[in-house]
Amino acid sequence: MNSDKLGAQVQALISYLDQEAQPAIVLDTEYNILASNTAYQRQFGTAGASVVGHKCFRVSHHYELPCDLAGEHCPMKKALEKRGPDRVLHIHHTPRGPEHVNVELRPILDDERNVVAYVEHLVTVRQASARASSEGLVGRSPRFMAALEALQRVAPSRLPVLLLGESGTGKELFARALHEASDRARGPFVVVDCSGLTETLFESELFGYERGAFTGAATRKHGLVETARGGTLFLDEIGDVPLGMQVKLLRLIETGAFRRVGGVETLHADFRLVAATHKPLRDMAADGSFRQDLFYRISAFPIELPALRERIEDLPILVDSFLQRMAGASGPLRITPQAMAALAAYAWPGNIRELRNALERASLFADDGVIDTAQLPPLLCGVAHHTPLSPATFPRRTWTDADLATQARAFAGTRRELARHLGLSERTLYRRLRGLGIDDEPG
Ligand SMILES: Nc1ncnc2c1ncn2[C@@H]1O[C@H](COP(=O)(O)OP(=O)(O)OP(=O)(O)O)[C@@H](O)[C@H]1O
Repeated sequence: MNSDKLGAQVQALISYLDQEAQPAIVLDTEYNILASNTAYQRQFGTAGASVVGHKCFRVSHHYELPCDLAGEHCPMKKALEKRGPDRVLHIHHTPRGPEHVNVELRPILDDERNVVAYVEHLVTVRQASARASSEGLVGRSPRFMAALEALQRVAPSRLPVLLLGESGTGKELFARALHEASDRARGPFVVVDCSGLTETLFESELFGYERGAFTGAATRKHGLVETARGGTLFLDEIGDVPLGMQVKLLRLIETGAFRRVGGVETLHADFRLVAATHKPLRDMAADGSFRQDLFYRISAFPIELPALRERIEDLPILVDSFLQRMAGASGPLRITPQAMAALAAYAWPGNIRELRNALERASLFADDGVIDTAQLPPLLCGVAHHTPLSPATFPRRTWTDADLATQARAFAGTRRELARHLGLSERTLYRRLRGLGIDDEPG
């Protein structure tokens, strides 16, 4: 196509794209930016510096080479091969610093199906930050990005999502992010902790009850399924749902129908299901300790959340984020390179929760505003001088039942402090202690 004709077409295209609220650029087949719309200039532009005439990989990534040659997925290459749109989650440089951006590239074809140009739409992902942040999900490692990309893909649909990951990997935070990225974001986000509940309690929590349904049911109570109307129901630790209750849960998910305990009226639920577990649910379905039909119903879209040791590249921005979040009047604490190296060499069985707790503890000892190795928990420094354990050899459950029982008996503080000390969530600690027959708060 001659360049005048292409120029006129690009101009027509850009006047059309200018009316869109979404940032967009037009590219030629050599990665040159031919034009950008007003939304792009407002969100990604720098005053007085036009991106037109620059290479896209230079502007968005500060690379000297196209993304695929720099080891990243290049949507241009894929769109050219497919002669169709391609989508990818990238980290782009923006005037605000690095950001997660959903990039969708559409090729423009001529009469002979040759690609003559591309239109790229960019949407900043608001549910996670690629730099240290005072709130929410933080991460930029490939494993984290894979989970975030899956979240972005599935969020707009109604499909149930199953979050898989060890304790403290951020399953609840991810579930919340999924809710916020969905069209139900204005509705409620309701968390149901499925661990440690008897079948009867589970049923009345979930479905509610009618007045007089059982002794003590003085008034009608709405269940969490009703509370979640128009929003998202997050079933945490779904692997712990009692077998007898699983069939009722399946019926609820399949038909949307349920009854309050003691009620005759069939009610209709309206929620998006997100479930999470640290347990090997597939194996449990195979050995009969979890219903297979329920497993298949909830596992249509599994997302694996990596353990912290599998995304250790994220450690610096996680540490900075937590130091920001803990900052007092004199600003955030600093951390020495030695302390950071010790954190990087540790295997983090309690994952991000354990990291946050270790930093909170260290902050109490950092009198001069600096965290060094001396301020880190002794357990962590002891391990830090050895070779870090590889993910393959690291046991999934670090605190054995026997260890946990000993710790619970020996520990002088509250259960909350014990949970922090062990790098477990309070819920997980209570559930495991209950399983061991240790219920009482130490007196
Ligand atoms: N990517 C992340 N960025 C920042 N903070 C995170 C991230 N992931 C988890 N956290 C923090 O780590 C802690 C544990 O997260 P969360 O409770 O979501 O984990 P979980 O997998 O649901 O744990 P459990 O299975 O024990 O309930 C929380 O304080 C959460 O804010």
